[in-house]
Amino acid sequence: MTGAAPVETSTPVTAPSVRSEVGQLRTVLLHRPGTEVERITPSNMDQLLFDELLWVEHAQAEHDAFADVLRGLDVEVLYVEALLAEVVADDAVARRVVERHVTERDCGPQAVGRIRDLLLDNPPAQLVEHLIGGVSVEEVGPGDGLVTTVSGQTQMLLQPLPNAVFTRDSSAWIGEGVVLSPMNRLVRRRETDLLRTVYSHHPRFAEAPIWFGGEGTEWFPATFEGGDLLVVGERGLAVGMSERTTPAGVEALATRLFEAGVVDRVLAVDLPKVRAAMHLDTIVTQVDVDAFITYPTMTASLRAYAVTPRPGGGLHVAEHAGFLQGLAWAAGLDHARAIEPALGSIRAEREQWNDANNTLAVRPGVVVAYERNVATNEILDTAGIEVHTIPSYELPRGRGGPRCMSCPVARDPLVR
Ligand SMILES: NC(=O)NCCC[C@H](N)C(=O)O
Repeated sequence: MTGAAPVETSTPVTAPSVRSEVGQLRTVLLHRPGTEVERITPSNMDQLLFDELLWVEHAQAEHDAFADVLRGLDVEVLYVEALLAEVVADDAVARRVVERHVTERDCGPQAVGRIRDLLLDNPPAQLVEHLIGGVSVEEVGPGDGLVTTVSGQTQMLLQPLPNAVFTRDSSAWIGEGVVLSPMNRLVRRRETDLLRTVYSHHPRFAEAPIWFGGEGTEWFPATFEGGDLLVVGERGLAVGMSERTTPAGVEALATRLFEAGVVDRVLAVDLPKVRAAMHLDTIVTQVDVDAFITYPTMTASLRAYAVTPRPGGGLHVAEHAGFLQGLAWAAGLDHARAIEPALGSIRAEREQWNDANNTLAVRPGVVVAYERNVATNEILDTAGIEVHTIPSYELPRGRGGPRCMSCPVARDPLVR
């Protein structure tokens, strides 16, 4: 087992509110990679959505550097695992979570009761480590039923969640509430339930509405993931329709948000259904009040649709004249700037694959980016964006950057 997360205070300092992509970030939710990443092997990495095996200690050091950069920019860093440990300190909550995650379908009806009890015997932090890191046959030992008898020692009875480091995707704060993502990929669906557990039980979030996903209803095949949601303006979102987020998922989300009066416009962007553009934030992120870093090879010809509430109920959908103009519309701006490399640049293609476009804005014109994406960072710098870089040998192997690895909970409102 790998070292536990650094302890963070969970005293509320700022009420949840995210009304932009670039307002001063006050509170962010991270997950420090741990045991779950040690359980990626050559045989399961494709299924677990990783392209390589990570050197875990180095991934942790890089992640700690990320958290340090954020703290240095006046951001409070929360860890999912710490909040979850506080929540499962309540025995009844712990039992319900374990019953949802450790099932007969994986463990068989013979062993499931014993395995649940074994997990529940752990102190909260270790229980959380198992919920995220998984449980192998070796850890529970033989003794009952076919599953624990015939399965190899390394067989997982509870699958690890190595993508938990990408806190962006399983939940997203929009306005003063949160949406829980109906994840497209089966191997990521437990992440959402863990976040649902945190938001439903942690006192820090007691006042915050859950706009979508609070009841845990199965939505598949209508799905959306947080990497496709950009809170570009106080009243507007841009949402990618990607390999992970479906048009039906966007409709379901927009309907809820309109009904709750959270936003009144959504730009739905039709993305290529490819891994390199798995979420909208892999090809475009906002870096200033009116500026976006984009990857023109993929963004130049995107079709985008304006989705608004139809008076009397339902949605109105109309194709928008251009992606960048659409972003401006959703953001409530007259005009938006694209900062971008040359169309078709090989260097830009390599850097986009390593999340050069996946920057995290900490305040207007100030972003965190991977240090390895030298050319893109130079383009940002030339455009007047202050870039804080973080080491990036190991973390990009999971195909996510600073924005993917962060879930903003509170940002200061923008002053216009
Ligand atoms: N917002 C993002 O683009 N998140 C990156 C997710 C990477 C993860 N390995 C996945 O395939 O889901």
